[in-house]
Amino acid sequence: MKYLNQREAQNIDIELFNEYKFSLDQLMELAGYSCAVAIANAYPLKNLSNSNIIVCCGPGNNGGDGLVCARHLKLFGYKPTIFYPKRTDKRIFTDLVTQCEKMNIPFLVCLPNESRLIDINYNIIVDAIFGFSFSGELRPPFVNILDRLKQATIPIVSIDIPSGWDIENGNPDGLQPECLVSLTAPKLCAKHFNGKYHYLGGRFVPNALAEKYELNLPEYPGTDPCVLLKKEVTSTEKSDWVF
Ligand SMILES: NC(=O)C1=CN([C@@H]2O[C@H](COP(=O)(O)OP(=O)(O)OC[C@H]3O[C@@H](n4cnc5c(N)ncnc54)[C@H](O)[C@@H]3O)[C@@H](O)[C@H]2O)[C@H](O)CC1
Ligand SMILES: [K+]
Repeated sequence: MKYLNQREAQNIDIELFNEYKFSLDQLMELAGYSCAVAIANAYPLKNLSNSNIIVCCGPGNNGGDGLVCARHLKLFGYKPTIFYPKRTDKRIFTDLVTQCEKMNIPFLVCLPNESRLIDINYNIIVDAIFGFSFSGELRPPFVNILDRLKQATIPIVSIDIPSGWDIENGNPDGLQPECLVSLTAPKLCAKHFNGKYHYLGGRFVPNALAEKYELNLPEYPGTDPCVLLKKEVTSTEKSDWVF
């Protein structure tokens, strides 16, 4: 499977819109839905003592994926809460916010000011802050936000890119998600991902485009919108193995 550099990820995105005539809300819906399915797969409701999930959304399309993901998590029976500090007036995004509000998904005005409170109130963090267009030094208010998420101890699920990571080189001092859901194809930074679960979602790439970029995508099982690329085997699971 190919790991994309930043330019390839952006070019594929542009080609999906300009040549293949997909609309942003179509792809965002499929991307966010696949993330919700991956989360439900890695963290089944039955295994959680409470299903409160904080979904942190950034200013771009990665944040839009987060809004869609929150809506589907709610439909799956989880209790998402959204933190969306830097919003845009673009219609797609204001509509996504309205959909979530009308589904009684609460929006936080600010993130709990201590990471301990995030740990107490939620079971999972969804990181939908930055995706493949992140670059340069982290700017406020996200410096503090990412710091607080980094200090929390509950599992983080990152959508497409662990926020704050260089798309190609990662960031050893940044967030260390337990689960990564790559979209379309993994980016180069995913080679530095050390968490438990790595999924591929965003099952919308036409064959011709996959061939042009030599993506060598894995087979998705049946009709699933995501595929598990890696699951860390725990020592207890290993001790169950029969040789
Ligand atoms: N083809 C696909 O796979 C699709 C993927 N989708 C998702 O879209 C994101 C990429 O979205 P984009 O809007 O291009 O960018 P981001 O969300 O990564 O962020 C842009 C946003 O962030 C600000 N920013 C950039 N760098 C910094 C910084 N150093 N400090 C602070 N702020 C920064 C920038 O100004 C913008 O406001 C992709 O990863 C997928 O998740 C689509 O949903 C569907 C198609
Ligand atoms: K992210």
